[in-house]
Amino acid sequence: LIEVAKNTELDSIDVTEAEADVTESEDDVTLSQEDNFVIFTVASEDNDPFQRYVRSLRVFDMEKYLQVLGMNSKWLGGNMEKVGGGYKVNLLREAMEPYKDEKNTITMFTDSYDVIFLADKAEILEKFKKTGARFLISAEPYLWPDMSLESQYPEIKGTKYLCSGLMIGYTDTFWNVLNYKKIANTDDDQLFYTNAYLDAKFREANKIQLDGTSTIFHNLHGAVREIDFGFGAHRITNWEQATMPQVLHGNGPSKITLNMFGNYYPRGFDPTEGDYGKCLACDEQEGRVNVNDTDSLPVVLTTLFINERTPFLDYFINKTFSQDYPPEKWHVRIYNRVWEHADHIQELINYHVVNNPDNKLASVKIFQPKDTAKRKLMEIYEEAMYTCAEVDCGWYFAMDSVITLTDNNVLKDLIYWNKSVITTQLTQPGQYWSNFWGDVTNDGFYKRAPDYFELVKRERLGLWNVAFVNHLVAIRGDVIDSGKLSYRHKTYDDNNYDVGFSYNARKNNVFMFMVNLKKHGHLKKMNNYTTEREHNDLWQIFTNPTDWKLNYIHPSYDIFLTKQMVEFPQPCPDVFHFPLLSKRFAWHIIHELESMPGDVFAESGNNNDQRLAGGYENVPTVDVHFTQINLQQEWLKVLRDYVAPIQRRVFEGYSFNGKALLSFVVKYHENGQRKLVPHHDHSTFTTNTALNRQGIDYEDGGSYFIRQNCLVRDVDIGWTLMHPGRLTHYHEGKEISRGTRYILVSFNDP
Ligand SMILES: O=C(O)CCC(=O)C(=O)O
Ligand SMILES: [Fe+2]
Repeated sequence: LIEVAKNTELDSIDVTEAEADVTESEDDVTLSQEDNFVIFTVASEDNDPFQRYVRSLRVFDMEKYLQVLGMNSKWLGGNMEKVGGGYKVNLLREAMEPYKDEKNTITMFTDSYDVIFLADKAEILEKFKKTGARFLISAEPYLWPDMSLESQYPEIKGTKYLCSGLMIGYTDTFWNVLNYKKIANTDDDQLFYTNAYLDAKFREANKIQLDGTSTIFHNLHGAVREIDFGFGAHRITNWEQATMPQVLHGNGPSKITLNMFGNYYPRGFDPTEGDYGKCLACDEQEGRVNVNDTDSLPVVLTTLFINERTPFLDYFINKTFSQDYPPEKWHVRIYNRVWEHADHIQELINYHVVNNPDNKLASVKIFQPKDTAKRKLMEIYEEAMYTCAEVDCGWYFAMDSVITLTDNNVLKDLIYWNKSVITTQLTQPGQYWSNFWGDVTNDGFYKRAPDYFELVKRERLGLWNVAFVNHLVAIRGDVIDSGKLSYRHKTYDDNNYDVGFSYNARKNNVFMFMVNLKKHGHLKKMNNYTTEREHNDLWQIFTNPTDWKLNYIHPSYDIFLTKQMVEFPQPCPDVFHFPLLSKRFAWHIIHELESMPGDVFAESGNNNDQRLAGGYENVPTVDVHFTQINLQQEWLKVLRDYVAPIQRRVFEGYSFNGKALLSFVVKYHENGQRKLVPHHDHSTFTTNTALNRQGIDYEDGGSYFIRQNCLVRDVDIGWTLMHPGRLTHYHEGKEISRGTRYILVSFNDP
């Protein structure tokens, strides 16, 4: 399809011709509308694909012509994956009996679950009349079910084998065809119509034709290549035949392709409008949930799964609890399978729930590794999903710890669409790895859909029927109750519980949607995450830079950098002041160092320092160097990514080379080192970040710049002083009178 779409030459020629046809038909609209029109379909169940079919008729104001046969009754047509379907013929004959003599009535028959309409009555009837046939059946490139009939098929223009999913005819002729022979419910309907068609006398007498050129009908199985999105012409085009089919059938294994086309047509998505296309289907109000009416909001169950070691786990859990949803209608379950995370998770739950006097959640339960570690994932996911029924939930949300949500309206935003299964697009930042697949291979694994890149890069924003979803899956309670969904599957191993889930959904006609209108978050990289340290996330800046920034860069940093400030704050001449690191960073780095075995600060503070290349420190502080805890490379990245841009703003014309040999955390303590004598730093410029609070954690202290006769204290946590190091800013660390003062100092460009 991609290749086809790129071939603009072919495209434009065919589209124009086909368009010309369409325009022509408009003259005859009145004539066509005089005809009576009936559309029959057979559907035993009102499900997602059936609703799509009906919607496609509604778009063209044709729902009024529809008669549904066999709804809510037992399917008697045998197994449709083999031969069968005679039941459809018999139902149709019964339903048509009252019309059988109506020469002016045109009757169409289509399958429903795998069919969409692409044009209106006037166009369909016009095209039909032009064929000269009294009965027209769709064509496909595969011969089925009786291969021995091969030689009897007449040669026609285009595709030559018969497909019984789509047909149209004058009612009296249609009636003749239905009575060609008797057919048992479990006989094959396609063979029935084939026999009628191959009977040359019967065929000619009744003017039966096959629609080999997709004048009206197009069957996708084995005939996807010649179909083009037709975006310029706003209609799917068969570029090989220069036609614009009006009814599209995703027969056999082409259902996923039909789902994809169904995202665009009819009136689904127009990629030619605006920068991100226009989601026309998104504007439809019918069936949506009013999520602004708090009283009518459904009960939800959100289940968090921690299946593997997870960076930024607390962000994941905190962000879940900060979702905007009435707590009385909200149940939470947590399934943790990772021993190393057990205590941490319990602490977080204590904070949000157990020890939280304001907690009003309907219920919260945690399952820790002692209960979960040995269980199969598919069983855990299955149990969690069916808990929805136990708590009478209207919506269920399965959320894996690999996700980072940056928005608090995820629950309501997804419920709003009222789909059976839906997710919001989550992608690894800067990658094409995401939580949905547009297509799958025959065995259910990833296959790139023709529009996958456009969706994953968020170049098309809308609502998408996709072949696979995972990591954040929202499911409507009644769909769970229907028993059509399951994580259990014989073919896939336990790690592929999600592949099994999507397989079952597809097989049972449950549509899975991905919406990417709004960015709710992203996916983390989980590989190689270790848990040997106290705050392992500090080391994640290379693997998960987006999460590192969310957690550890000061929330005002971006605003501060982008703000068109005439002058940067300067508490002292050429000492600049800006927010760099978050409170969380400050707390984590202090706690990391203080919880290391022994006293890491104790080894420092004298002139002879084995940690330095020269072994000698001019003005020694009681400190820990980042090289000692293997954080040096990570810190250099902070300097490059976050400090350098500020430096370029304040010291114009000089560009920091990203080098720093000494970056360290200083600890002043009332019973230890209380101050630092006047000195110059071994740097071109120095950054000095406050890690705790003057006046609360310690008294007095501060940085004093001697030539400028200027003292800076009371620097907020994470805020940073940036000053020239080795020439103009002779300075000292003022004595503290109480408590402990921590600062993070970096000698940049030594
Ligand atoms: O205590 C202060 O703020 C100054 C620290 C300092 O100058 C240094 O560590 O080199
Ligand atoms: Fe200094």
